[in-house]
Amino acid sequence: MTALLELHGITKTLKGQKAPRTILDGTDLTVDRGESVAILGRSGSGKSTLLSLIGLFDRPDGGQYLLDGRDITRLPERKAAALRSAEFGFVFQRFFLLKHLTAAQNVAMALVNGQGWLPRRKRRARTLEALDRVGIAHLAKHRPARLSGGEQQRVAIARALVREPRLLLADEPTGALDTETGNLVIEVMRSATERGCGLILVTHDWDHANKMQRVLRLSDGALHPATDTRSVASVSGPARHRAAMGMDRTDAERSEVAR
Ligand SMILES: Nc1ncnc2c1ncn2[C@@H]1O[C@H](COP(=O)(O)OP(=O)(O)OP(=O)(O)O)[C@@H](O)[C@H]1O
Repeated sequence: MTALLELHGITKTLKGQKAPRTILDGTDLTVDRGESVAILGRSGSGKSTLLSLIGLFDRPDGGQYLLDGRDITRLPERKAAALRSAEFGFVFQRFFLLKHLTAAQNVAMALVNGQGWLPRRKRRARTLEALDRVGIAHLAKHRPARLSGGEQQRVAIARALVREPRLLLADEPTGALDTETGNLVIEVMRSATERGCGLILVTHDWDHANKMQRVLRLSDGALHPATDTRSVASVSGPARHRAAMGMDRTDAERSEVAR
């Protein structure tokens, strides 16, 4: 079966302050339907650049990008915009909610923009379903100012999921949240994969990365299987349990699944 997403030998050079800098240098990545992948990497390694190429906000200089087997490497902007709104959901560190709209109205905006016409009743039903899926249907009428950071991020996730995207792209979605709220947000995104949505999570947090099916590290412009090198004592939650049970994946095991 064709993979949901395939990147082959992606290259990207950005203008540096002094000289051009190659950020991506032959990056390969395959993501299947319903698969979750974490991408770690030091600050400036190019994680956001990679996500913006995957989300079609930018184009690679070289390599090939296939979505569901279709070559979209050089898609013109108008077609890219249509594909972006139909197939991708985006979640960022900042929530980007419109403060004068309620939670439900913020989510419904995603159905108004570029979705084609939907009768109001259907729009409302899908909005409430999306809010329900992230556990905050009861807050539908609240404006962002009355919501906690975690609740606002869940509204943003509901907005990203309401169109049933094939791929959810999350760039440091827990960066502004405390640990417990961050865990909840990761769990909400992970559960979207149970409905077949692929998930790419850019994070600095190993605990969150460990909740994904595969963990990769971006370094020197390419993705490599990553191993949690923290000691068992310093690891918390499910990762600690896995490590304690000797269940942590080794580099060799990860290589096998990293493709
Ligand atoms: N539009 C741009 N023009 C030139 N250089 C850029 C541009 N955007 C990013 N860069 C540079 O490219 C490199 C990669 O940036 P990017 O934001 O992708 O890294 P990152 O891994 O996401 O970092 P962080 O973890 O700090 O968010 C950085 O050195 C950054 O300064």
